[in-house]
Amino acid sequence: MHIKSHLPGFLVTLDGPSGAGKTTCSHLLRDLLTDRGLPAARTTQPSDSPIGALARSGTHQFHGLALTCLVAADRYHHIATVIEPHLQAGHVVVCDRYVLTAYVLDRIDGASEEYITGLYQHARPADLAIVLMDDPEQCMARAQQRGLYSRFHHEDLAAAQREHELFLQSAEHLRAGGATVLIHRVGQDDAPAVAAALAEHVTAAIAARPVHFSHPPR
Ligand SMILES: Nc1ncnc2c1ncn2[C@@H]1O[C@H](COP(=O)(O)OP(=O)(O)O)[C@@H](O)[C@H]1O
Ligand SMILES: Cc1cn([C@H]2C[C@H](O)[C@@H](COP(=O)(O)OP(=O)(O)O)O2)c(=O)[nH]c1=O
Repeated sequence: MHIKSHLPGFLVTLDGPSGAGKTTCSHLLRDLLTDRGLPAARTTQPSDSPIGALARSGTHQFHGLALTCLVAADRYHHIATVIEPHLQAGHVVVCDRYVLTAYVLDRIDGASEEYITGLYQHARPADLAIVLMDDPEQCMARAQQRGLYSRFHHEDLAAAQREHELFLQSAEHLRAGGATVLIHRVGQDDAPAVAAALAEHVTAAIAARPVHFSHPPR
């Protein structure tokens, strides 16, 4: 009987407040993983599908459960058409925002935690969920410098602080449910230093995962 060592793909997600550096660091992280010989792909939610484009540009037009469900439709489509195929091919997928963000933004928009948990009960959990955090003031300043285009991008500190607290709460909530969640604080590090630290965490988590064996059909 043949027993084939099967290395499944690995899903790393990056969530956190706007301006924390997710987009910048997710590109750098993908490059660092590739340099280490790991086939890695970087992607984002909302995705670049027509549903994702509608959600990303439509936060002023769509509110409450309409936006929550639009983002969920994009997320399930993206999982099925982008994330799963990469994982099946054995790639490391670095996803800029994932389900953890839903626990923050959808709650700000009125959905309950139970509703969000039900909505995503069929979404593949991340193998490593990273939450990138920095002081709310710092995140707000960087997001403002880059440009504000979403209803969830803040110009007032109280809203940024609320978002910050919700990310920490959501990280604890997912962790309590059994997810592997890492909170990484940016501090004084520049983006390449943050990405290098994240690459260490990701490679360690990949090395520590159990190896699965698949039995081909007889
Ligand atoms: N560690 C960092 N130190 C300083 N500036 C950063 C850092 N990470 C990202 N930036 C800058 O902050 C801005 C927002 O970063 P971005 O990656 O778009 O954040 P996010 O995707 O979390 O909203 C960009 O102009 C980016 O160049
Ligand atoms: C991932 C996600 C995004 N969105 C909306 C709000 C985000 O500000 C918008 C665009 O996301 P994104 O471009 O990642 O913004 P940011 O610069 O804040 O990281 O999409 C949701 O409403 N729910 C979600 O779960």
